[in-house]
Order: sequence, then C-alpha cells, then structure tokens
Amino acid sequence: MQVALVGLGVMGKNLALNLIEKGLTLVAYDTNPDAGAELISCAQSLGLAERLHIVSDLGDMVRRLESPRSILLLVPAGELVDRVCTDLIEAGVAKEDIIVDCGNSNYKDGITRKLKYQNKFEFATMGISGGAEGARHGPAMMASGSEGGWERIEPWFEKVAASYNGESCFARVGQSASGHFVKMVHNGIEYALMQLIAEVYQLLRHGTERSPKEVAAIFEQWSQGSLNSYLLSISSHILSLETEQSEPLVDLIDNKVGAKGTGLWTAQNALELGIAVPSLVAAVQARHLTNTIDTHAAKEMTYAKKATIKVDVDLDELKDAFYMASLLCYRQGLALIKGASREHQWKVDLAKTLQTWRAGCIIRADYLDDIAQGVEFIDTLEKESAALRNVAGLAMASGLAFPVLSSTQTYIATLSTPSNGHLVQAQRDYFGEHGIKTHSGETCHITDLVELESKVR
Ligand SMILES: NC(=O)C1=CN([C@@H]2O[C@H](COP(=O)(O)OP(=O)(O)OC[C@H]3O[C@@H](n4cnc5c(N)ncnc54)[C@H](OP(=O)(O)O)[C@@H]3O)[C@@H](O)[C@H]2O)C=CC1
Ligand SMILES: O=C(CO)[C@H](O)[C@H](O)COP(=O)(O)O
Repeated sequence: MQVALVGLGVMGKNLALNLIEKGLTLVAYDTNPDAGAELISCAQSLGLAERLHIVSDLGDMVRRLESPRSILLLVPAGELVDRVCTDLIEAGVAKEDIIVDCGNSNYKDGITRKLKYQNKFEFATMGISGGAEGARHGPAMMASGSEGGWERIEPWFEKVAASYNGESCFARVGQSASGHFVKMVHNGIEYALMQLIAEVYQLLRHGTERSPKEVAAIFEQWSQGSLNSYLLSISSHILSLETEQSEPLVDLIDNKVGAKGTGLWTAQNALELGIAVPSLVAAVQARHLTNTIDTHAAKEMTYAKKATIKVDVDLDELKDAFYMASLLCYRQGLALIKGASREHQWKVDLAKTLQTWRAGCIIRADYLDDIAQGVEFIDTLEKESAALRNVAGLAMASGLAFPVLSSTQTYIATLSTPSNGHLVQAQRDYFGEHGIKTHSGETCHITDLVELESKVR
C-alpha cells in the first residue's frame, strides 16, 4: 500500500517513520528540503529507506502515486491547509483521491473544506495525539467521515495507531469533521489536566513548602497506582530534574504559558453551544492570566504582591481530590462532545472516542475506564467528593490561585446542591420582564405571582 505525506516537521517526520515501519510505501514532501533529507537519513539508519521517496514538488508526488491516491497532510493548521489542497488540485489529484487533514485544524474549516473540495477530491479529517513520541510509535487517531477512500487506508491506520488491550486507538468517531472536534476537546481536557497538576504542585510547593523534588516523589508514588497517567508521569519527571548546581529545572522557566488555539476553540464552542465546561474554560484563562503582565491593559491591572499562608494538607485526601477533579474534567469534555454531536447530527460514538484515548495520546490515563462508567459512578464517590470539597477550601484559604481546582469543585457543587437560579430569573423578570417559569411549568411574570405596589428605581 502506498500513501503520501505533506509536511515533515515534528509530527510528519515521526509519523512517516511509523508508516514505513508498518510496511507502507511512502511518498513524502516538505517545502523545507532539510526536512526531507533528515527523514531519509533516519529511514536509512532504520534500514527502511527503500520504502521512502522524498519528492521535490507536489506534481512529482501526484505522478508517483497510483490512483486512487491517499494523501495525508501534517502542516500547520489554517490557510496553509487550503494552500496545499489548491496546489494538489493543480498538481492533478482526482475525485476518487482522498486527502486527510491530520493537523489540529478547526472543525469548522473541515466542514467548509468538505463542501469546497467535494468535486475535486475526497476531503477527510483526522485529529492525531501523542506528540513526537506518539506519532513515531503509535498515536491516538480520531478520524471522522464516511468518505470511500477511508476503506483503503483504515486497515493501515489501525496498525499505525497505538493499541490498548489489543484494540487499536484509531477510530472513525463520527460523521463530517467530528474527528477534529473530538481532537479539539481532547486538547481542552489536556489544558485542564495540565493546569490541575500544576495547581496540585503549587499547593504542595508553596502551600506546604515542599521542594519540586519532594512533589515529584509524591506524583511518582501516585503514578504507581490507579492514578497513573501520561501527564502525571511527565510532570513528576520534569519536577525531579535539576541543574548541576542543584537548581530545580522549573525555577529556570518563565511562567508565561503559550497556546496554539485548540483550548480556546474548546471554550468558544462550549460557550456557543451553551454547554458548561468551567474547568476547561478556567484552564484557558489561567494561561491568559500568566500572560497578563505583557498586555498594555495589564500595566494598570498588576497588583501588589500578597503573602500566602501555609496549609496542612492530608496527602491521601489530596490524592482523592485530584482523582475526582480529573474525572470531572474528562466528564465535562465528553458532555461537550455529546452536545455538539447532537447539535450537528454527527453521531459521535463516545465509546469509540474513549477507545482512541486509551493509549498513545497525551490525556491517556489508567482511570479512563472509570470515566466510561459515567455519572452514576461519580455519584458513588462520596469520599473523593468530600476530599475535593475540603481540598478546594483549604487551597483557597492559602491565598494562592487554583482556577481549575476551584472551578471543578464549583461545577460538581452546582450540579449536586440547591440552585440559586430562581433569584437570577426573578431579577431578569423584575427589570426586563423576561418571564419566569414556575415549578409547575407555568410561564408568567413575578407580578402574576405576587402583588407589587411599586418597583425599586
Ligand atoms: N507538535 C505536536 O505535538 C502536535 C501537533 N499537531 C498538529 O500537527 C500539525 C503539524 O504540527 P508539527 O509537526 O508540530 O508542525 P511543524 O511546524 O513542526 O511542521 C510542519 C511542517 O510542514 C512544513 N510545511 C509548511 N508549509 C508547507 C507546504 N506548503 N507544503 C509542505 N510542507 C509545508 C513546514 O516546513 P517549514 O518549517 O519550512 O515551514 C514543517 O516542516 C499541526 O496542525 C499541529 O497543530 C497535532 C498533534 C500534536
Ligand atoms: O495537539 C497537541 C497535543 O495533543 C499539541 O501539542 C498542541 O500544540 C498542544 O496545544 P498548545 O500548543 O495550545 O498547548
């Protein structure tokens, strides 16, 4: 089987090596000739160079491929994807050829592109997770759509992807561009889990005065049990690293956090769909807050440093709170996928989605089976629920900032304790006559229920 790949950067180069290792013949192209040369040299050292052809332009790529063609794109998301598609049309791709956008593209662009290119070639979408290591040895692959071309490449992707208990982490999760939506939400959850781990570290380091190495040891211990996850393991490793002068590596790194956009899109889509994912939104804004100092407005928004206080944290309780908060971050992401799928009629299969996240991806965790068990299961976690409530309170009392921890506690508390929405509804009706609904289901105004002699002016 022959495939082509455009874009040989961090992800493309590693996926290329994975593809040829699994037995595919690859025709590859990158605008940067050094990227092709480096890939050839890696393939040579693996004894796989005869399965790889680097081409110097897209015309050559299209000529070399047998019809119907299968072409993967791993170029930066945005306009470049359209530029490459247009260049491939000029180079001669045909209606029966499939082009799969494997980058972190916005799903809305995917929907537009499906229409735009429908008479030129089959445009398909797939999100990939796992970074360089995943791409090289087995990523999670969240594909979507029902294009005919999938049948040719799907059996190969099932081998190229990571596997968990013998099941591939490649799946066509739903219709249209839902694969990119699922990958976007994967990244939204990724932001929340990364921030949550950073907050637990913060509480242990500044709230209990432990060193990064001591926090690393706690994370390492947690990783030995049911809390094992990729992000916790890398955090433990990072926190254990020191320079030759025994300075913690983390103390050399600037606090401003970067972002490429998928977390922001997750938050934007959740807000547009009216689906509450407060932990995911908080993680995006936590990144924004680290950059506040650089914005012009922030010059007037930077406050005097405040002292924080030491708190007494029970490590077992913290572990339970972290587990509970992590589950709730995934649950919010899954609720968003479910809501979007219903809205767009994508028929996203959540079981298949979770299967793609079991191995290879950045948010893989041993407790994903617990997440699959759903709300009923979470309701039984009374000890963990109480732990989250206590730890969130204690953390806030330290004076340090815990955007995801506190949002997650707020999320579960909002859904499991008495609501105050009635007062907000009454306020809306009081000043704007927006109407209220009573417990009996009647739609009316507050003035239909009580005598109002006059309103506050
Ligand atoms: N890095 C990661 O961990 C992950 C990235 N992704 C997504 O995968 C995609 C690729 O990411 P990544 O590999 O990190 O990006 P890189 O920037 O490392 O690689 C992109 C490559 O595409 C090349 N390129 C740019 N324009 C063209 C073109 N017109 N034709 C052919 N090649 C071109 C670039 O060349 P040049 O350098 O000369 O511009 C570069 O070699 C992105 O959408 C990203 O969001 C998804 C999952 C994880
Ligand atoms: O998709 C990824 C991992 O799953 C990429 O690493 C992505 O770049 C991460 O997002 P950001 O750069 O915004 O932190």
